[in-house]
Amino acid sequence: MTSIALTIAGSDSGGGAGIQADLKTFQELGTFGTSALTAVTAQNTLGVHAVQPIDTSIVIAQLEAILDDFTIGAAKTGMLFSAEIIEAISDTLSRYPTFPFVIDPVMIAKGGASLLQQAAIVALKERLIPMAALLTPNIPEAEVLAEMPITSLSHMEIAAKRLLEMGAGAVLLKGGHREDTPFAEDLFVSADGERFIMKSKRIQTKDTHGTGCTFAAAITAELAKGAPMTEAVITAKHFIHAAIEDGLSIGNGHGPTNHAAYRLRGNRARKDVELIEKR
Ligand SMILES: Nc1ncnc2c1ncn2[C@@H]1O[C@H](COP(=O)(O)OP(=O)(O)O)[C@@H](O)[C@H]1O
Ligand SMILES: Cc1ncc(COP(=O)(O)OP(=O)(O)O)c(N)n1
Repeated sequence: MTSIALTIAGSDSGGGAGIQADLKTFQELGTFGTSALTAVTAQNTLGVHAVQPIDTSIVIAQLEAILDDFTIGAAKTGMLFSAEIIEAISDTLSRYPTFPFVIDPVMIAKGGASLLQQAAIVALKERLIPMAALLTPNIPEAEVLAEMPITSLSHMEIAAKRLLEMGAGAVLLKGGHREDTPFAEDLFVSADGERFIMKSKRIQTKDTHGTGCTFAAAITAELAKGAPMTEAVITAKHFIHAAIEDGLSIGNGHGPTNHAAYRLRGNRARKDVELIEKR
C-alpha cells in the first residue's frame, strides 16, 4: 500500500528548505508526498529576498482537495506565516479524520528573515500545538515558545516540559544551535513519560540549509508508513545526519543538505557517525 504524507509549508525557490525539502525527503523515504502551500519565498542559499503569503481561501482549498481524496498517513507543518493561515489550517483539519501531525514551528530563516509574524505565535500555541503528535522546535524557537533562555541540556529539559504542557503529544527539542557542546544532541520527551536523547557528532560544515525542514519531513514520512513515534524520530536522526554529512556545496551561501545521502548509504545508520543514547 502506498503511504501518503502531507506537508503544509512555504516554497523555497532555492530548493533546500520548505516544501521542496519536504517533498524530496518524502520521496527518498518511500512515501507519496502531497502539499498545501502557505507562502512563496524568493530565496537562495544566501537568504530570503521576498515573501508572499498565499490567500487563506487557497490554503483551505488545497487542504480540502487533498483531504477529500487521499488517506493521509501523517502530516507536517513548516512556514505558516500568519495567524490567519494557522487558524484556517486548524479549522480545516478539525473537519477531517485525524492522523499523526508534526508541527515544526518555523520562525526565522538562517539569514534572519522572519517566516512567522510575531502576532501568529499565540495562534500557533493555542490552535496548532494542541493538535500535534510531535512538536519539533530548534533552540531559538523553543526559547520563544517556552519563554526562557536555553543554553544547556538542563534548560532543554525544562523548556521541553513546558512545551508538553501546551498540549503536544511529544516534543523533540533539537540541539543544533547549542554552543556548549561538540555534539548535536536532541531531547525527546512525550506526554506518556518517554524520554531519550539522540546524540551525534557535530559536523563542521556551512551547508546546513533546510536541516529542520528535512528532519521533520523524515519523521513525518516514517510516521506515514506506520512507524511508532520513537522509531520515526530515530530513523529521521540518521537521515538528517547523513544529509548534513554529505551536504551539497552549491550556491554561494549555506548549501542544502543532501536528501539522497541516506538512500545512497543503503537506508542504514552508520555506527561510526551516530550514537543514540537512551536514558
Ligand atoms: N552541524 C551539525 N552536525 C550534525 N547534526 C546537526 C548539525 N546541525 C544540526 N544538526 C542536527 O540537525 C537537526 C536539525 O537541527 P537544528 O539545526 O537544531 O534545527 P533547525 O534547522 O530547525 O534550526 C537536529 O537533529 C540537529 O541535532
Ligand atoms: C520556505 C521556507 N520554509 C522554512 C525555512 C526554514 O528552514 P530550516 O529547515 O529551518 O532551514 P534554515 O532556513 O535554517 O536553513 C526556510 N528557510 N524557507
